[in-house]
Amino acid sequence: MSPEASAKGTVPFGEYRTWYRVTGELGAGRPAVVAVHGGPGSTHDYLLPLARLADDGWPVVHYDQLGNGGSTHLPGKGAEFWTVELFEAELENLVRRLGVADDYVLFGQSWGGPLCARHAMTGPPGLRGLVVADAPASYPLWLAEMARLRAGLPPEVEETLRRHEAAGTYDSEEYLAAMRVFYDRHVCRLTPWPRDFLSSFMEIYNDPTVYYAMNGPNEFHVIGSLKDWSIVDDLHRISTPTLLISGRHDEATPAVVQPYHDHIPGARWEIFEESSHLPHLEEPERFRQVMTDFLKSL
Ligand SMILES: N=C(O)[C@@H]1CCCN1
Repeated sequence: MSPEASAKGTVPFGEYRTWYRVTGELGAGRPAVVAVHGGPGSTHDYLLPLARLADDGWPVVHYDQLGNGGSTHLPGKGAEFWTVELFEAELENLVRRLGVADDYVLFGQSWGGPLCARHAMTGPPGLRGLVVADAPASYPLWLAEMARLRAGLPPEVEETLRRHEAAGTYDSEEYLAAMRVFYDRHVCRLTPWPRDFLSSFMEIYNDPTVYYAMNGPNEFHVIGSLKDWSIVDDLHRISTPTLLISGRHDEATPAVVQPYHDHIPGARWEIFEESSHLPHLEEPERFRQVMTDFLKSL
């Protein structure tokens, strides 16, 4: 069980609200670890185990990005509204309004990784460290790797995926069953799926506005507005101490993560041999050790 929150609430973000929770005590001498979830259009729930870092002395902030969870939902907004810049502005607003902008660490998982990397590129003086976990730096490269991983699926599964993607029948039971084969290999190898992951997984489809607009119907059929997006050419601008995390069986394959290691000076990389996309859930004790070692090094 994750530790109880010490505070929950929302901060204004323009005319909208961003929901957050704090575990531990902000401003007590150690930088706040700000957990930035993926999707986009997911929620904080699957990252809740990071709250255990508060037991080790680092306060942790979780939040739901605009469009889902406890933050303002905007189902009527189109793809042109859901931009990378919007979520960059939301993150900057959150750290400022919570009073942690002068002393924080970012933990970005999946889409949260390039979002945090873009934030770090601006050189915020209070950013002490950056963790990029299970994250793409280039969506074209992500899609190339998705094609390779899909080619490794049983032929009948791949054929089912292709048939329903051609028809656009993403909500068919047959497609969802075939999708699950990929997810059980490359998203979460735990059986049953942990409650925290199930919470975020269901929230994505309870309000798919952001996920569908920017990503697409699932992790491997990325047809949303991010499909051509890449930050590889700008990674060299990051001077923040950086830790990369990924799973050996991760949909964020070593090839997907490699540009971060190639272009961020001094970036360290930990690969979790028994994990896929969720090392913090799949190998929690090793994850906690790797994270606390990194935080202590800052
Ligand atoms: N869940 C996520 O954030 C991933 C990142 C690339 C495709 N979806």
